[in-house]
Amino acid sequence: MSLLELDDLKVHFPIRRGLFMDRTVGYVYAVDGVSLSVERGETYGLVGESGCGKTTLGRAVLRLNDITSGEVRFDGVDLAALPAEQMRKSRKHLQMVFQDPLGSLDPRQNVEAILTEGLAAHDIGTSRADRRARIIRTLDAVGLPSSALSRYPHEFSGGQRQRIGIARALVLEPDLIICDEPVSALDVSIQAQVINLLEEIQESLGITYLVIAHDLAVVRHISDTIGVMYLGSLVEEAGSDALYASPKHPYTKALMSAVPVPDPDVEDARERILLTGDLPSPANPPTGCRFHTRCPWRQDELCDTERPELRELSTGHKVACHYAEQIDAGELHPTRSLATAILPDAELQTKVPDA
Ligand SMILES: Nc1ncnc2c1ncn2[C@@H]1O[C@H](COP(=O)(O)OP(=O)(O)OP(=O)(O)O)[C@@H](O)[C@H]1O
Repeated sequence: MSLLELDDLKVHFPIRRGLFMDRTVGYVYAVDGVSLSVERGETYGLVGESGCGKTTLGRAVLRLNDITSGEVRFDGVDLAALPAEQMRKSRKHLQMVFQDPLGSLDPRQNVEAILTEGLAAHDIGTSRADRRARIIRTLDAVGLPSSALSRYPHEFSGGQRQRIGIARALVLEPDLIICDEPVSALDVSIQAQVINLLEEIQESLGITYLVIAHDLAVVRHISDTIGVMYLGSLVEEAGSDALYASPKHPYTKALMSAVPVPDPDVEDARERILLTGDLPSPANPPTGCRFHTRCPWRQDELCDTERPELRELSTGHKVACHYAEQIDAGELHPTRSLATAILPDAELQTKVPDA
């Protein structure tokens, strides 16, 4: 049994209007039918442009967002159906590391107080000394000295603060840690250190990760499996190596073509896929294949009207595209040009239109 299984998970945020915000005029389809499994001791990397629903999915697993429908099975138990008190207890096993370590750590608490909070909430540790011993062991695991105990978040560098954020999750000895953009607020030189630390922790403690990032380079080395999200759904899922060696979905191909290659000859020669148009709003997603409005291989009515299923093309490699086989075999020619140009800003924000 997988540690975490999402089954047709949907999170739709109502768009409210009116004097008392009492009229629902539509929905933001932030997560719109995602099914995936995260295996014990492995890392699942979830990538996609900003606004595609990655954070909402991660928060829904922890029930920090209301779930509209679907199941979130953790160790076989459907968290979506748990009463609030049992869900609170379950959080000991599922922890989250946030993007902005400074914003997510209380500046008035020293490190010992920050790490004690979770232990106290879950009644872990027999005495203050026992809790302190656990905290010191955890700090050691993330590469911080015990002298950090009495210091405050602002006294640390960005990378060290993220280590504190990781320690805060780790001290509860969770089974799963959801890392939401764990390194995107850090200097590039520090990013690799934090990614390596996450890997070391996984090797020594067998923790399972769901790593959320907009940057393919971040998830590549750490992930066993990668899921690519576009407008609230998965468009492709494969083992990390298979996805990089042979992306099948036009959106994944475009994302990949925007990642720079270190070899200048290869970099100059390769084709970039320009996606025209902005990311559509998740409040008003396109009909049919959600990617058809930007897809260079869009064909006909089928793309415009029928939403493709995420289907297995080869073992473990799933794609949601009606024409994946033909595109892969080079039998279909792009209906829009594949320009030698970079993708539009990968940080594109989606805007909810005024209803
Ligand atoms: N509480 C909310 N109420 C209404 N809409 C929301 C809410 N939270 C998120 N959204 C919308 O849901 C969509 C998905 O947002 P989400 O933050 O999950 O995307 P993301 O891929 O994680 O992007 P980012 O990397 O910028 O966080 C966006 O259009 C966002 O505006």
